[in-house]
Amino acid sequence: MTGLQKSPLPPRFAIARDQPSVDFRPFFSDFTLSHRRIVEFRASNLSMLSIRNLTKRFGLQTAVDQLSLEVPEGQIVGLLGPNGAGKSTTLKMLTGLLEPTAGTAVIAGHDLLTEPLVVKRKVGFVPDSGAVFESLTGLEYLEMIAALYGIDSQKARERIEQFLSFFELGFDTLTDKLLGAYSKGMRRKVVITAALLHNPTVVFFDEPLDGLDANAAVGFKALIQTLAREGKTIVYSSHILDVVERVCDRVVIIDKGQLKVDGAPAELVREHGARSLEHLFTDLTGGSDLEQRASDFARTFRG
Ligand SMILES: Nc1ncnc2c1ncn2[C@@H]1O[C@H](COP(=O)(O)OP(=O)(O)OP(=O)(O)O)[C@@H](O)[C@H]1O
Repeated sequence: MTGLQKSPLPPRFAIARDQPSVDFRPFFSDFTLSHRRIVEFRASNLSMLSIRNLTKRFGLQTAVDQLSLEVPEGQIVGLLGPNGAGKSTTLKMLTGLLEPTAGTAVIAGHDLLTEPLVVKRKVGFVPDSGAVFESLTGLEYLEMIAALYGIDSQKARERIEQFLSFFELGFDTLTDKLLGAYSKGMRRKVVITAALLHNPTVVFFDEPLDGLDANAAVGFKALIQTLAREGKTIVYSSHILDVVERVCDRVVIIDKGQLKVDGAPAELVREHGARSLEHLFTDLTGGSDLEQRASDFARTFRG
């Protein structure tokens, strides 16, 4: 029993991204997601991430409400929603940090509830908090993460150097300070590196661009597109709608824990007769009178 399911995704979710201009494949060439396995997934259109009625309640509040979603291998899905919609709670459940109240998910063929350790090996997570052990250097932190995943120390060092090269950082940036003294963007780069060290099959990003400078952000966007082309499945939660629109094959908007719409960004905008993804988002999530409210609020400052 693999738990793999045929994906019911319609053809409009077929991957149609521009090729990124930077080729990062050499960094991942030794990674173990076998080409044969990717071809098998593609040929059978199997779902790499299958979320089934996932629910989380905190006391009387339902933060995530029977969320169901099928995501095929190699797809980048943008997870959007207003503050408090349940995005982070969803990602925390899918990465084993929070126990669902009900429902489950099958990730790369493994059930989140019955095979939690296998699932943890298959997923990478960049949380929005960017929390790290502040009393370790970047290198100590990355080597600790590599050891937790059982990555051989020489292989771990090679991968760390590949990421340093990708982010155009010198090796001493990982050794000359404790993480508590890193800038926000530097810490983010270490957290992204840590999330990808064990070559996960499915990667969850919660506001990954937060703190990255413009160059690192451009490189990062190209990186996730390359990872998807190499067969990784990516869930990308963000409030930066224009980036989501450009990078993601598909967007899912949730509000109050419930799925509102799901589809390719351009098609959703067209189907709903919206001017842009941003307008669709505000229409769907109750922010359509924002401009009026802003002007009413600003008037309260008049003398
Ligand atoms: N540990 C917790 N205990 C109680 N309530 C929680 C807990 N974690 C999250 N919540 C609540 O669940 C709801 C969803 O929170 P969540 O952090 O998932 O939203 P989000 O969509 O990620 O929001 P944001 O965009 O602001 O980060 C919120 O009302 C939040 O207060």
